[in-house]
Amino acid sequence: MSGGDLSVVYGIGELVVGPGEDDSDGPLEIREDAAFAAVDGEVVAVASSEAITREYPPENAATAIDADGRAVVPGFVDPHTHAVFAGDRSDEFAAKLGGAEYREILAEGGGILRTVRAVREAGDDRLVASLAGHLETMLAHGTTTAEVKSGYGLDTETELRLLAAIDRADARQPVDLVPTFMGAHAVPERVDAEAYVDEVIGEQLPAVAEQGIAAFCDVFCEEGVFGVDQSRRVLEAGRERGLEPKIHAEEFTRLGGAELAAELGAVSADHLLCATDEDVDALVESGVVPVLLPGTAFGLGEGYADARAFLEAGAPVALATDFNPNCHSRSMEFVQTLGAVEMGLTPAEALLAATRNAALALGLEDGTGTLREGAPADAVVLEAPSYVHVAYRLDTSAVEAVLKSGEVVYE
Ligand SMILES: N=CN[C@@H](CCC(=O)O)C(=O)O
Ligand SMILES: [Zn+2]
Repeated sequence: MSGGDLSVVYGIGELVVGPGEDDSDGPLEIREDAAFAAVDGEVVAVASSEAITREYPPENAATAIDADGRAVVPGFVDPHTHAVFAGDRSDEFAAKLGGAEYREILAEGGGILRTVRAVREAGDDRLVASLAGHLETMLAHGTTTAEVKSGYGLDTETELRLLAAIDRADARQPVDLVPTFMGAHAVPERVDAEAYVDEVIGEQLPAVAEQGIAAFCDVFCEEGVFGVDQSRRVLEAGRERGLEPKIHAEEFTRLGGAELAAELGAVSADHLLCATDEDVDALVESGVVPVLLPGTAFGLGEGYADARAFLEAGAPVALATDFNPNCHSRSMEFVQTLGAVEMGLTPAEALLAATRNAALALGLEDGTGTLREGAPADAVVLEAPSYVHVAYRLDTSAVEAVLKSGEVVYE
């Protein structure tokens, strides 16, 4: 046994290790009567419970969990959230149920623009506390890594404040955060889209890049928001500054955002409700991860993205919550339920989409989203004998405990 802090989880009835390694596995590699050991937060061995407890005696471990036949899965990765915001838009939810349309609300100065006004009025500490509160709920549903976008600032100062709030929240709680700059989330009322794109490129991006507080650059490519050429300008400028591209594409209309993602080799293209077969092929050929957001479609009463078309074309389909004031879901469990019940994914495909494929949508190449040797020891112990309970449970959470880097951070 090597030195360092040892964690051992043993007596696992069903351990989801990661994606299936050959056709006979199916989407997931699953081991029964299994265990894993981690040293200093990294998985060092996965084997039978008997072999692991012999080599890594639980009594020597800083963290030892007897799963007693329960299932253990990799921690969930939520690759698309707008979790740092202020204010309340529950009245818009009610209005939408009564027939109001998302883009009409935005065009009238509501929606994203309303959240922008609330964020500008909120103090920094309140933004951090609000985000940390949401992360606590996400963790309780098994999320151990989450992307968080800025985009409710729409000016340099407020975009930087949002990214700083993400950074502070990252440091003070266990969920690992991946920050994305999304100055091009909406067009502020003071200026037109073209002039605002100039501002994003000329002022916001240089300031964000200088502070080194974002990994990705995202844009809302949508009719009435940013067109394809404007989106291309933003994403190319982001890349020049070291921020890899992501894109909100084909959500309400098929505008060409998916083709743009393929052209640029974006890390992911997200939403994709209106993507065509040609879009699916283009994304697969260029290795862009499709991130599907069933909570948004569910909340808006829209049709879902065609997950099966992506899977049949060989895409590593990822799922995310899209948590934001328009889609108040922080639960990657709920997203997997929707993926299975509404989008036709098997529970195994949904779990893969919420773990390894979601990590790919964030460019995480360190094994995050698996429990293979060398991966971060981020794991969810379920209060159930099978991973299927994640998608199967329609009422309460199936999460019993969560480990982050080998430590119990929720139970
Ligand atoms: N569609 C654009 N952005 C968010 C919604 C943000 C909001 O309405 O506050 C999304 O991905 O769903
Ligand atoms: Zn979004």
